[in-house]
Amino acid sequence: MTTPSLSTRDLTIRFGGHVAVNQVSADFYPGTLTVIVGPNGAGKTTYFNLISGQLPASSGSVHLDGVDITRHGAAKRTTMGIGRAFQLTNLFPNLTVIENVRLAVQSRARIGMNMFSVWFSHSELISRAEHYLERVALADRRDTKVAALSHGDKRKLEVAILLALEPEVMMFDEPTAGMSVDEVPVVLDLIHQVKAERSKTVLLVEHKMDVVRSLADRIIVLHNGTLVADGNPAEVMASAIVQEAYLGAPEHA
Ligand SMILES: Nc1ncnc2c1ncn2[C@@H]1O[C@H](COP(=O)(O)OP(=O)(O)OP(=O)(O)O)[C@@H](O)[C@H]1O
Repeated sequence: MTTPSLSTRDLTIRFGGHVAVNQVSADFYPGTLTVIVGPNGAGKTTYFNLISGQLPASSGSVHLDGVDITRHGAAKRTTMGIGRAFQLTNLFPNLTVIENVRLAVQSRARIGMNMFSVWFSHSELISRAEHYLERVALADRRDTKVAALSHGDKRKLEVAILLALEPEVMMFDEPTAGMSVDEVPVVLDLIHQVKAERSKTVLLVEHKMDVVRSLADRIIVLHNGTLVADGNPAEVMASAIVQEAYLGAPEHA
């Protein structure tokens, strides 16, 4: 097997006396889409926050391509290749849709810049940004201010920004949450496309079991902050611990 692009080792965070993520160790590989499931409060989002750097670990470590990034902040982790579609917190509401994506393209161009590369012209940046808007079916909202977008369009824009950043590790936190039924397929198709390219390491937190089934190469189950199952979807779905801890519970709508 290839080297993991992302690893966590005994990753732990305590809030007062509560251990929200408890010694979670896992390796994530390029070309694999891992879905993290678990009941409400299991620690899924907190685990994501520890990986992307939104929260500092109490103990344990996070590694990107073998480099220990545990002490790096979120911005540094982004430039190193960890990209996350946040829950609408990384959008600039007073800028237009195209400007939001243009900034991501520009930031990516800067990260990738070395002494042999050249700056993109403004028109090149815009045409790249337009390409990502087309991929998420938002081209017709190009000049709309983000504040005026529907919830579903904002989530699609987040995905366009994530794609534009071209991170090695892509993290999606319930990407279709709050979307209308007709908006969901666009985002799921995109995640399918990213998965089909097989070069990215993709992590997804998801409650909807139909989405989990259609996308997962691997499932990790968290329960009370602890990793209780990790394996291929058929194995994990069939395990007694999952049946008891999670799948027995009513599915989220
Ligand atoms: N900043 C914080 N301060 C105190 N407790 C927190 C904080 N963030 C999360 N927690 C607690 O950590 C636990 C795990 O929360 P987390 O949001 O990661 O769960 P989750 O699995 O993502 O749940 P959900 O599926 O409902 O989103 C919960 O008990 C939560 O209350």
